[in-house]
Amino acid sequence: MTIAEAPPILDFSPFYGKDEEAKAKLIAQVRKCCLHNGFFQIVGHNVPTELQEGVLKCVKRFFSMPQAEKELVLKEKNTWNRGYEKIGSQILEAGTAPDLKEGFYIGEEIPTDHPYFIHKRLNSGPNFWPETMEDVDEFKSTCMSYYNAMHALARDVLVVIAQTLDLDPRFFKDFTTDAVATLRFLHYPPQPPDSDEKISRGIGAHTDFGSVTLLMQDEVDGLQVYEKSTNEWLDVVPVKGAYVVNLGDMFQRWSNDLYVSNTHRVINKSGKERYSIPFFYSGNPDYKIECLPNCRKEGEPAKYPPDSVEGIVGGSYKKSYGAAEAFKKTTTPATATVSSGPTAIAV
Ligand SMILES: O=C(O)CCC(=O)C(=O)O
Ligand SMILES: [Fe+2]
Repeated sequence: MTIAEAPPILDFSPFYGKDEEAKAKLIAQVRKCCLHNGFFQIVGHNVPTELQEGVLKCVKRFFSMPQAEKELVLKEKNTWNRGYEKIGSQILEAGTAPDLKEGFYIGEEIPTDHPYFIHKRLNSGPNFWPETMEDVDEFKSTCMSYYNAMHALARDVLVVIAQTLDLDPRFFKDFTTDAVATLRFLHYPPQPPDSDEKISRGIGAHTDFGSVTLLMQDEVDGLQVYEKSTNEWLDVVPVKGAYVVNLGDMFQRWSNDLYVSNTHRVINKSGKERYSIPFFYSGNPDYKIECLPNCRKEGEPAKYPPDSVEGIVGGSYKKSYGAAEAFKKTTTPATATVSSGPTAIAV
């Protein structure tokens, strides 16, 4: 019988050290998680605590701005996934009420004369900064330092993941060069105590689109991972300073479904405000995703045709927008859960 366990908390520090036995143990632990549900937490990474605390302050400062000021940088005003998303803008789980969360999206600072912007490449353009905020320059620089630290951590995590598949530690180097990624600030107000448990969600059940997601939670719980062997929702207990790591749909496809992109959701029943900061790592938009080595048994075919990161992640966005359009046209919600990335279904 399978015993359902919440994602384990792994010590990542051997990655930075010389103890080969400890490294091998970390790689084995990560492989086990990737095969099971693609979720684990890491401590012992090298993101400075001051930077984590600094960015959490930025998150709280942003969301405490007057609503009208937040709406000056509304995400609907651009097509490259930057800016503010109002409460109730998404429905990620069909049949539930609009998600009880507001968001703020940040990406690489790509000027309007950059070829990526001109050619409308995946999520590429300038950030939408809340210019009316006090000390906005400090806000921008903390956000971007944190964004860059997340890129570095994603590269380190991928070095470990490469080794879980017996690949060269540098296997993902081209994939991580000039990679596109999105940092999302999230605020979940407490759910009203009388809200209907069946339909009220902070974020409805979904999977992420990209390769890996690195999530920092504050101390308020609410994130849950679905355990299919027991049909249960397992709590991902907040651990101060830790990152929740999970694989996205593109990684599952890349591994021929050997590794898992798992369904998760947030319900904030804590009675407190909840803040979290996911970082969605897509990768180099031109990189070709084709079945990774060591993911298939002899003679087993590749399940998916090769496609670029941009084709796969961009395609997921398009599909979710299509679903949002369909939802708007119907009064009877469908029953399937959908897959989400940073933008998912904008209703
Ligand atoms: O806020 C969280 O803990 C999870 C957020 C999440 O799953 C997402 O943004 O895709
Ligand atoms: Fe997610």
